Amino acid sequence: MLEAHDITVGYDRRRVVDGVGIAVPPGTTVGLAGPSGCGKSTLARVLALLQRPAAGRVVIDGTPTPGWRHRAPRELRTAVALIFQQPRLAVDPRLTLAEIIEEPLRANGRPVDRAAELAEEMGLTPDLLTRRPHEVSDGQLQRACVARALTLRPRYLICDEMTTMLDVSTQAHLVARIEAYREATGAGVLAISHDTDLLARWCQGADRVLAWPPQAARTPRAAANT
Ligand SMILES: Nc1ncnc2c1ncn2[C@@H]1O[C@H](COP(=O)(O)OP(=O)(O)OP(=O)(O)O)[C@@H](O)[C@H]1O
Repeated sequence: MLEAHDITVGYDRRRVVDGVGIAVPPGTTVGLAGPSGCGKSTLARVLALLQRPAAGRVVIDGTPTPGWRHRAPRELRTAVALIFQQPRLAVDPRLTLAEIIEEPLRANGRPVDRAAELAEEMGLTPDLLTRRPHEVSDGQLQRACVARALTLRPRYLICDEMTTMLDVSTQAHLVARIEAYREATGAGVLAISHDTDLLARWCQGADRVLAWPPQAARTPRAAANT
């Protein structure tokens, strides 16, 4: 289970995320819906250990984390992968698509063979893999980012508005790939979007879609603050 308890984050002394909690069980897709600017991406970064909260804690499969990626042991660092809304902001523009997909494998001293297989599963043809981000479409680049996120076989995937900028067929393909990965590996998925219809389809029912602020793991103290 990927859990966040009583997470609080502020920017410039303004509280954006205030004592929220969420739990993503293995093998399940949980949706999280909320309006623009409510704090969804901030919570996503905290869950992926990319941003340290002012208060609260993230627990991965029963192991409390130190909150920051660089302080966490490798096993925890690679347990959660985050797919960002804007692929162009999430990649090094100097790298080819093949190099982007291989990046986590190289960084962790692993063989890069798996990257080609993942690229093919994502529908990326060999000619695309030699191009750089400015030479491909947003959809093609996001496919590469999804392949990159899967290279280290994360136990949890957070998809933060992953398909917002994309056409309906690319959107459906990416969601299908994530779901196939979840079913094959038993990973847990947190799908974040402002599009509640998309989330209801993705999570097989509106009852699996949480509204912001998520309160699943709130303690009485945090709940009393609302
Ligand atoms: N680094 C930062 N410094 C200051 N304010 C920030 C920073 N990051 C986010 N914010 C602010 O915090 C609030 C929440 O931002 P966040 O990106 O988490 O929301 P969101 O729900 O993901 O929005 P969207 O759906 O539009 O992506 C917003 O008001 C945003 O302007």
